[in-house]
Amino acid sequence: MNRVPGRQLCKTNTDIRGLQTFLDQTSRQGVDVSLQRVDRNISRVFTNLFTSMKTEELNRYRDTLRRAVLLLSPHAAHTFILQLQRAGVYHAKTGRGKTVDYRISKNAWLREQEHPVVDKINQRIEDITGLDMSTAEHLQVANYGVGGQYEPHYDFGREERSEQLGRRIATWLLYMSDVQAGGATVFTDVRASVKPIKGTAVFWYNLYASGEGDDRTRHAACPVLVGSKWVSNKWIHERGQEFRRRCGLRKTD
Ligand SMILES: O=C(O)CCC(=O)C(=O)O
Ligand SMILES: [Fe+2]
Repeated sequence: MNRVPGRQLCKTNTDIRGLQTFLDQTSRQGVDVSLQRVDRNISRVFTNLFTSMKTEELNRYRDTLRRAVLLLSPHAAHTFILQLQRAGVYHAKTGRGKTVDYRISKNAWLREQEHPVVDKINQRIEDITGLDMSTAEHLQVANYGVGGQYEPHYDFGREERSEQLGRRIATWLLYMSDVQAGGATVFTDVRASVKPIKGTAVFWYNLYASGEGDDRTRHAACPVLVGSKWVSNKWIHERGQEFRRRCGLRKTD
């Protein structure tokens, strides 16, 4: 494994052109935009963003990674994010975790009961993804300082360790801050780089509909060069999604 995640990709800063404009537009519209409209807008953004990409590349990208636009108006997002950060910092102080050198960040897990905001975000994720949150992991808040990074990995986890809830079918990654330089999430196989924009999120399926792990979801967090990066993750599990995401017949369905 590389010591520096997706070295080449970390240097690129391309894939989010136009997104800020889209965010500005939706905020002007009052942001509680209907999902349908968000979807339509996202499609437009995708089309504009990736005119330079080959069609097959674009389809791969669309399948595995959907940039979803959150949630709240920038103002509400700001308040929400501050509350979440505070809660995260508080819990990080008491949290006892194992230190590993492939991931350099501070993190904390927040339960729904900890704060109404956590409950609200879970509900929003459910509304947007259509997936059942009752089997998902608690919300994880992570903070990377300068040099903080996460080496390339898959989120789906090992099959034999999946126990009753199944593996992590999907990931919701919410950017709770902008980052002055560095800190992009890079998808090394799809060759996509997502720059953190406060109040936006990426969502992708880690598993094919067959339940097989999708290797195209390999990703990493590039080192933060200037600033501080806050994210929160919601890992959604297989159980509970049986009627929400039907399984496929082929391995790669
Ligand atoms: O912080 C990021 O950009 C990615 C984090 C991540 O991949 C993870 O926590 O599993
Ligand atoms: Fe990850």
